Amino acid sequence: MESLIKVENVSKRYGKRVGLDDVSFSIQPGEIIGILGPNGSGKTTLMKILNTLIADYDGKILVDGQPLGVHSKEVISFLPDEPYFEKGQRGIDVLNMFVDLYKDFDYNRCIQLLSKFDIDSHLYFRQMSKGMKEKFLLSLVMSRRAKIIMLDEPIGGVDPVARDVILDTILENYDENQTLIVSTHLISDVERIFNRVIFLKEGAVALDQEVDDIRIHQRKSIEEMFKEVYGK
Ligand SMILES: Nc1ncnc2c1ncn2[C@@H]1O[C@H](COP(=O)(O)OP(=O)(O)OP(=O)(O)O)[C@@H](O)[C@H]1O
Repeated sequence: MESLIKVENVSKRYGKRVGLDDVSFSIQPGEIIGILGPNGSGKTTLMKILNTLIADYDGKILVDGQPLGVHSKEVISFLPDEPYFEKGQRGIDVLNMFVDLYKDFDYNRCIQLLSKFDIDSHLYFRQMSKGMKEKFLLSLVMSRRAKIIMLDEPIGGVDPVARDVILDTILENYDENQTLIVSTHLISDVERIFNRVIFLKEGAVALDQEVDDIRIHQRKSIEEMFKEVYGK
């Protein structure tokens, strides 16, 4: 089967600092993948490159058989690390933008998610807390029926109870024909959701393994594996 995402020998430097170091992997349709690693390991750099927010990198990337560009933006619904809202905008303004921009946007699903998170889309972003803004944007991103859903730290800014609600919402609202890629450093909260994990360490792939393989054959939890790889 042709890979949905193919990343080949991708490196990115920020001056002397290493963002990514010769990263290669392929993702097949329908996988649920965790991109895991501690702060500064390269998760956001990878997500930004895949979503054309960083253009100067080395290596080759194909998404759905095509180089990054108009098509990859069409097939990837992306939740960035930090919401990009203007304080003077209301939720409903951005919701309407999504309706106009994305043919695959499911308005009814979005309204349901906002109501589940108890978010009033008529509020201005300056009236929303960080967690509310994250939930608002997550509702928009999860409402696109895109081939690929890519979430950069979706639970980073919310309290532990809200984390579980968000993870359940992600799992309940992704379609089986979608591919889900989630980056996080909060391993213990997310380990139940993935089929496969890719660990990044100092910008390089330190482990790329099926979760069943880790659990059944190596008899370890992802958290134990994480501690082993990162020596924590
Ligand atoms: N704009 C930048 N300028 C210089 N260095 C950067 C820049 N962005 C990232 N880096 C460096 O690249 C490396 C990877 O950072 P990145 O943000 O991709 O990590 P991360 O795994 O997403 O971290 P976190 O979990 O803290 O979000 C770090 O060493 C970081 O200091």
